[in-house]
Amino acid sequence: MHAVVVFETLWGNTEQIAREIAEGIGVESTEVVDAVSAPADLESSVDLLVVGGPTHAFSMSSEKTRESAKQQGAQNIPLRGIREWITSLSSPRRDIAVATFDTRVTTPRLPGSAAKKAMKRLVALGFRPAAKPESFGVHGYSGPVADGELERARRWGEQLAGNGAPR
Ligand SMILES: Cc1cc2nc3c(=O)[nH]c(=O)nc-3n(C[C@H](O)[C@H](O)[C@H](O)COP(=O)(O)O)c2cc1C
Repeated sequence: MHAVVVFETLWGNTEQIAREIAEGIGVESTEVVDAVSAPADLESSVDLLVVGGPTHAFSMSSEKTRESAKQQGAQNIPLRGIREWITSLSSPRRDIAVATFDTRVTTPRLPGSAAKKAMKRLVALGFRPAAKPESFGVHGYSGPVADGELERARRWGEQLAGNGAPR
């Protein structure tokens, strides 16, 4: 199995989760790439696409919410996020499974999920959902990742690869 994990991050939390998911899937066969440099055409050998980003304003980030993050101290403001990358992405020419995840604040628990929005768009493009969109908790806007979430991300990756214990 050849997997690609495409992530967006401003404070680094979503990248940490993305790298754990890749460990769970199996690093030898998994590329981890940020949404700025991810290609619009996936290599023909890719069987599983995983896409994740921070939830901003109940959805995927936008230029406006990233600007707001900058004002709140985020140092790494990507030129584009997963929303813009998905817009640039070509429809798959064969069966490719997709899974999406996001990071969200643990308290207060807000409605809305970047992962759900991303999944909707990816399915509309023709990708086949491999799992329900998943969320991972962070403390506050800047993190850190909440206790146990890195381990849960790794297990989720194992499940995606089909080699983990069932839930
Ligand atoms: C402008 C802005 C809006 C946000 N809106 C939400 C939200 O609607 N729901 C939520 O749970 N977290 C929200 N957050 C918190 C982010 O989800 C959090 O900063 C992110 O998970 C951190 O991941 P990162 O380090 O990869 O950027 C928001 C953060 C920013 C900067």
